[in-house]
Amino acid sequence: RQFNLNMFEIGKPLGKGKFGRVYLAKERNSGFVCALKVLHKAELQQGKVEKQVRREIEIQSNLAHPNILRLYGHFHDSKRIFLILEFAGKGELYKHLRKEQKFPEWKAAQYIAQMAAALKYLHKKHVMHRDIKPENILVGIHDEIKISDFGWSVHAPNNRRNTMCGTLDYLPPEMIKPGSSENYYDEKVDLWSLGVLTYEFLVGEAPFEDTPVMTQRRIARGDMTIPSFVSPEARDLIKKLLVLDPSKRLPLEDVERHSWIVKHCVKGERSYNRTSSSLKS
Ligand SMILES: COc1cccc(-c2nc(Nc3cc(C)[nH]n3)cc3ccccc23)c1
Repeated sequence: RQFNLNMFEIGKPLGKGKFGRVYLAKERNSGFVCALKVLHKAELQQGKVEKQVRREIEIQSNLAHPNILRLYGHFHDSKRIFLILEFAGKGELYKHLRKEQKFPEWKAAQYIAQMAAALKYLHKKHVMHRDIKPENILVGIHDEIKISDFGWSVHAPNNRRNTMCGTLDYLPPEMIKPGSSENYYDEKVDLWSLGVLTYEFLVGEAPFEDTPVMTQRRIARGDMTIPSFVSPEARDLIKKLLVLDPSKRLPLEDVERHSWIVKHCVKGERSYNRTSSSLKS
């Protein structure tokens, strides 16, 4: 479908991202509410991120999953690129996390279960996100989370070329230490980040948070401690994801059926039994 700016009624500005502003918008003839992300071509050229934006558009347009923010379409004029994105009513997850300091275990487990489902969908398409962190997650009106910002996602496997920017906290060891020449890495980088995310949801700060130099060293050694207030089941999951050797990280199928996830995500035993008889096979 061809889109253009006067098909939309532009609403309030929702906020400013790194390379653009986001507005609430409504498509005139359907009344469909969405979020319009406006990127300035000049800024993208300065930031040398045009390729990333092209990749974000190409990858995100082909994804359809309840926990991945939809990119419905895009268009551009002489100066700007417009992304027509799904609107997530409760905004940025990291703002909720900072406000609440840390999430109760039941909420963290529900979010991690949704992340695991989204990552499973992505990995089946051989897409790795590579930038899983609270800043790149939005929250829908029913408290469902949506991975957004596919600027760093690529088709796996990949040999890292472009430099990293932003926080190192979520990067796995294989992306940090320039090991042997072929420092190929694959989707398992997202498993490490899922472990970092689980830790940060429950503790309120990232496991290797430190000065940049120290963070790199601590990640490379897997040097982190889990506070005693974290339940044994949650601790078990974090330790099975934050494993230096990518091949030894817990696969997403096993994350979804991990005792900590099942305990908080399957409907309560009683209600579950009550409804299970009525459930048709
Ligand atoms: C920096 O703060 C920013 C930046 C960009 C968007 C928001 C924001 N976004 C959304 N929803 C969105 C955004 C997108 C691309 N889809 N759905 C909702 C909000 C609600 C309250 C405050 C802020 C919000 C914040």
